[in-house]
Amino acid sequence: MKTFDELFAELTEKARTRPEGSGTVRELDAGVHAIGKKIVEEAAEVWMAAEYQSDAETAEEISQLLYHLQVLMVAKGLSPADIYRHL
Ligand SMILES: N=c1c2ncn([C@@H]3O[C@H](COP(=O)(O)OP(=O)(O)OP(=O)(O)O)[C@@H](O)[C@H]3O)c2ncn1[C@@H]1O[C@H](COP(=O)(O)O)[C@@H](O)[C@H]1O
Repeated sequence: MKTFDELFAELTEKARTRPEGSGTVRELDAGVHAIGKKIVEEAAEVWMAAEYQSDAETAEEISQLLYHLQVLMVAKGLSPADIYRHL
């Protein structure tokens, strides 16, 4: 289990060190357009889970959406603080 900030630090490190087999590195290399499509897909899965699946499944889909949003943040050079200032 990890927090939003801990995951973000991990993804930032993956982007810096580019370890073999990292899905994050693969997704970053695919670019903002591909990451954006993944976000839209995951957002739809969150919606469908919330309407038709269990709370546990919905929580899992939300975690995946947060992951892909973080990959986009890394791709764009945005930090959590850049987001938090709008909350
Ligand atoms: N939290 C996540 C995470 N959530 C979601 N995903 C990705 O999002 C996909 C989930 O999408 P779906 O369920 O729709 O599965 P899918 O459609 O079969 O996936 P694809 O075929 O589109 O890849 C997974 O296959 C992962 O690729 C994640 N990938 C990685 N992490 C964490 O990110 C960190 C870095 O991971 P790596 O870069 O892979 O080392 C680790 O701590 C991981 O636990």
